[in-house]
Amino acid sequence: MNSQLNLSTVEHPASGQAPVLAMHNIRHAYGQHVALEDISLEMQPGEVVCLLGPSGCGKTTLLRIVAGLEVLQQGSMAFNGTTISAPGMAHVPPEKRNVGLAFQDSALFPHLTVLENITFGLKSLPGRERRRRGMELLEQLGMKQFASTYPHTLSGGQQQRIALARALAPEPQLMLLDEPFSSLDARLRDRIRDDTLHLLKKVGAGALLVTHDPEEAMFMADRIALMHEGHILQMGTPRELYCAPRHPFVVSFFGDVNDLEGEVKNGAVETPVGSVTAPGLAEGCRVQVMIRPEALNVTELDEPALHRRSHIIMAKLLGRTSLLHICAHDTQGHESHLHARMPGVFLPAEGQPVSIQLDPSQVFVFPLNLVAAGA
Ligand SMILES: Nc1ncnc2c1ncn2[C@@H]1O[C@H](COP(=O)(O)OP(=O)(O)OP(=O)(O)O)[C@@H](O)[C@H]1O
Repeated sequence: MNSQLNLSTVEHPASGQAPVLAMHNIRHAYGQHVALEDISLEMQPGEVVCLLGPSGCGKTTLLRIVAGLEVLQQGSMAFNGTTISAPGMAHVPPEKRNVGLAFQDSALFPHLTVLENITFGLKSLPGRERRRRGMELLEQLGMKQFASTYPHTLSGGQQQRIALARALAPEPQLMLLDEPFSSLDARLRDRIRDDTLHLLKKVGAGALLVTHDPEEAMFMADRIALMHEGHILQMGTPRELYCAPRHPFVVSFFGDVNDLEGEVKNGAVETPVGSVTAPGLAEGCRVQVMIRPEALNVTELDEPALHRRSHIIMAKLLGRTSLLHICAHDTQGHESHLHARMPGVFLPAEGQPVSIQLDPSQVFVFPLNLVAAGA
C-alpha cells in the first residue's frame, strides 16, 4: 500500500488481528436512487464471504466500492486496520488497494502466453521469482502444461481459472469476485467453483464473492451476507442462515417453502400439519408459518380415499427427490395445498390418503407483515 497516502489506523483489540476488510455504515446512491443503506461488514483474514441476494439488491455496487471503482459517499472502510476511505479522505484508486479483481468477463491478454498473463502484475519482482510464482499457481490449478500456450487455445473454463490465478498472483490481501462462474455451463461451473475454493484456501486469500445463487454461496462461503433492497438482512454462516433465519425473506431465498398464516394460542400455532410452537410471540398475534417441503414426512395410509382426509394431488420425480402436492386438512376442515419433498422415488397415486409428520427444525414462525429491509 502507498505509504504516501494519509491513512489512519484502526485498533482491533478483541481479536488481536485487524479484519482484512471492515466497512461501517456505508450508504450509496445513484442520483435519487439509494442503492446501499447502513452497510457494516467485517471480514477476517483468509475468510470467504459471499454477498448473496436477488438482482438489483446492491451486491455489485458494494463490491465496486471495496475495489475503489466507485467513490465512497458515506461511511468508512478499512483494510487490515488502516482506514482507506472515509468522509474527507482522498479517493484511493483500485491499483493502490492491493485487491485482486476477478469479474464474470475478466478477459485475458490475447497477445501474452498463459504464464505471462499470470505474472503480468508481478513487474516489481525479479524475472526468476515471477516465473516461480506463476508456475506455482499453475501447478496448484493443475494447468502447468499450458504455461506457454496462448489464451485463445484454452476452453472458457480454463481461461476463467487463469484469470483467477492472474488476480491471485500479486498475493492481494483480498480477492473480489463478481459472479465469476456465471458464464460457465452447469457442469464446468461446479468444477471451477471447487478449484477456486481450494485455491483460495490453499493460498489463504480472503475473498468477497458476489452471487445470486444460494447454493453457490453455501458451497463457497465461510459466511454469507444476505442482501435485500440495499440492506444486509442477515449475516452468518451458511448453517446459521439456513437453520436459524431471522426474516421470512431469508427462508424463501433458500428455496421453495409452504407459506401459511395462523394465530398464536397458548404459545403455539395450529396448522394443517400439526401444532407449531411460537416462542417469543404474543398471544393472539397473527403469524406467518413457513414450512420447508423437506419438513414434511409423508406416509401412505391404508384407508379408503376420502376428500376430507389429507391426500395426494400429484407426485413428481425430480431426480434425487420426489415432490408431492398434498391437499392437507386442519382440525376445522380448512384445506391447504402443500408441497412435500421426500428422498428418492416416492410417488403415491393421486387421491392416496396420507399422514404427515412435521420436522420442527425446518419450520419458522414470524409475526405477519414483518417489513423486509431493516427488520
Ligand atoms: N451506474 C448506475 N447508475 C444508476 N443506477 C445504478 C447504477 N448501477 C447500479 N444501479 C442501480 O443500483 C441498484 C443496485 O445495483 P447493483 O448492480 O449493485 O445490484 P446487484 O445486486 O449487483 O444486481 P445484479 O445481480 O443484477 O448485478 C439497482 O437498482 C441498479 O439499477
